[in-house]
Order: sequence, then C-alpha cells, then structure tokens
Amino acid sequence: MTTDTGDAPLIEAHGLTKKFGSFTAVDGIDVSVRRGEAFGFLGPNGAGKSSTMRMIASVSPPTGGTLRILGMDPRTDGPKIRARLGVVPQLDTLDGELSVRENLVIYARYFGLSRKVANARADELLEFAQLTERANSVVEPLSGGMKRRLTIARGLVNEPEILLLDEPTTGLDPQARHVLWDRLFRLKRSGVTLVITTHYMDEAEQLCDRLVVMDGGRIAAEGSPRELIERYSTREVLELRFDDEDHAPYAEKAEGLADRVEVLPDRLLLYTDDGEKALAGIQKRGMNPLSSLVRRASLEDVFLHLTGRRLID
Ligand SMILES: Nc1ncnc2c1ncn2[C@@H]1O[C@H](COP(=O)(O)OP(=O)(O)OP(=O)(O)O)[C@@H](O)[C@H]1O
Repeated sequence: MTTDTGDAPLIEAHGLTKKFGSFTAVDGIDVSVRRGEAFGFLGPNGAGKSSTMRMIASVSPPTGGTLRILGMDPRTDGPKIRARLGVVPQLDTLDGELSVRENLVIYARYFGLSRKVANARADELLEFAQLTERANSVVEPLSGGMKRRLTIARGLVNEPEILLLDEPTTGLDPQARHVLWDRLFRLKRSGVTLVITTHYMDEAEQLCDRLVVMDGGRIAAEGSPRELIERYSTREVLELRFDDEDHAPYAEKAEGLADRVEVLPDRLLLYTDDGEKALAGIQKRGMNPLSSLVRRASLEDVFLHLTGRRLID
C-alpha cells in the first residue's frame, strides 16, 4: 500500500476550493495537519469550516485544488480514507430509540467488526465516554452532553488515526463542555490527531495546538493560539462601557492611550500591554466609564483585528 505517511502531514491541502454553483464556500485554502496535533478551524458561521471538514471527511469532493489525506487522494481513495477517519458531525445522528450500547455496536458492525469484537469495543468506548452506567438507557432522553460524548465514542469505533469534530460543543452548557474537552485531551494524549471546527475562541484556545482563522472561505491567519495573540494583539485589553449610545467620541478622546482602539456597539476596547495605566489615563482625561475591565487578550481580539468583526454577533 502507498498509504504510509511517515513524517509527511496527515492532511495536506493546496488551493483547496469548494464551489456550490457560482458561490465559493471555500476559496483556495492551504492547510497542513501533522500527526498527533489538535488542529482547529476557527471562524464565524458561514466561514466555510463545515464545507472544508466535509471535503476532509471525503464525503464532498473538492471543486478545485489538491487534497491529500493519509497520503491518499479522496477523489479516488474515499473508502480507504474513510475507514481510517472518525467523524463527529455538527448535529448528532444517533438512533434515539436504541440504547447507548446498541448505537455503538451497530456502528461497529457497519465497520465489519464481529459481534464479539464490536461488544468489547463498545465496552471500552462506553468507559472512555463515561457512559458505562447508561449503557442500556435509550438515547433520546439523555442530556446534550451525554449524546455528544456518545457521538464521539461512535466516531472512535474504527480506531481512527484522525478524528474530525465539527463544532463539538455547540449548544452545551459550560460544565458539559469541560467534560467533553477533558475527553478530547485524553484522546490527543493517546495519539489521535484531532481536527476541530469551532466558532468559540475559548474552545480553540483550550484545545488547539495550531489553528487557522477562517473568514469568507479564506484563511486570514495561521499559528498556535499564543502566536496569533502575540502577532495580532497587545497583551492586555481594557474594556470600557459608557452611559452613552455612541462610543465613538470616547475613542477619539482616548487617542494615544493605547496601541489601538476598537469601537463596538456597546463598548470601547483599548489594546495595550498595560491596561491599568491606560485606565488611569482615561480617568485623567475626565472620562467616567460605567464599567471598566482589564483582561488578557484572546483569539476573539485576533479575529476582530483581522476582520473588523466579532466571532459571534
Ligand atoms: N450544499 C450547499 N449548497 C449551497 N451553499 C452551501 C452548501 N453548503 C454550504 N453552503 C454555503 O457555504 C457557506 C459556508 O458554509 P459552511 O457550512 O461551510 O460554513 P461554516 O463555517 O461551517 O458555518 P456553520 O458553522 O454555520 O456551518 C455558507 O454561506 C453556506 O450557506
């Protein structure tokens, strides 16, 4: 077989494009994912993340560019690639009338595992997903977090080298998200390469070793979360809210107190390495904000700087 990738990237795309009619959803992106890393696509709704993911999952053919996955071409080797991938789609596609265990066993049987092996694999995955005690429960009434963990477990049935996760924690409460992140850390430690799409900057910061910021089908920047923040933001951000509809005049008055000032509909952001000093400057100039907050810069700030928009509007 010519599928041994050695040190070569597990996923490599050049000029990857997806058009739907005359509309370009993914516009010539270059991506390279290495073995063992957690790689992210961060961008708002409609950025082209799911379209990219579906091409990587080898279920949607590219309309331009080249794509190689595990050293193979999805146009000709789709089934071979899919056998070595795990996919966690954006919406759960579990069978709600079956039990947790049955969902896993049936899926394992699709992959051709014998009943005995499928059962053993289901036991292992139930434990991994912390669902052993719910093994015989019907899926439908389970919490959103449990269903997500089961969907991830199902994606691992064929012991994939790469697990693709499309918006893994959308709609989950904070506690359920943390449980899920913990499971994903474990997977990564065990050597599975993770590819994640998200529009949550905290998720990207928590999980991804490297990521691309996507907007309008293009890649706006690439790097580790830390590198991106260092490259595109100051260390700190001073957030100010004033008792006024229009924050723009305050931006003018704050001129010179920070490296960069952004005006949002409900607040002013001052980008500076010393937020407290900037706040003192604001007060010295006679401005009295309703509230002020000095925080560490995040990927949200990177996105705002690169696109002039917020990730979640
Ligand atoms: N099958 C399709 N036919 C036509 N347009 C499509 C199709 N699939 C996606 N699109 C369009 O392509 C663009 C990118 O969609 P995509 O789902 O890839 O974005 P996304 O970043 O994953 O956002 P979301 O999180 O909302 O899924 C959107 O404008 C979407 O409407």
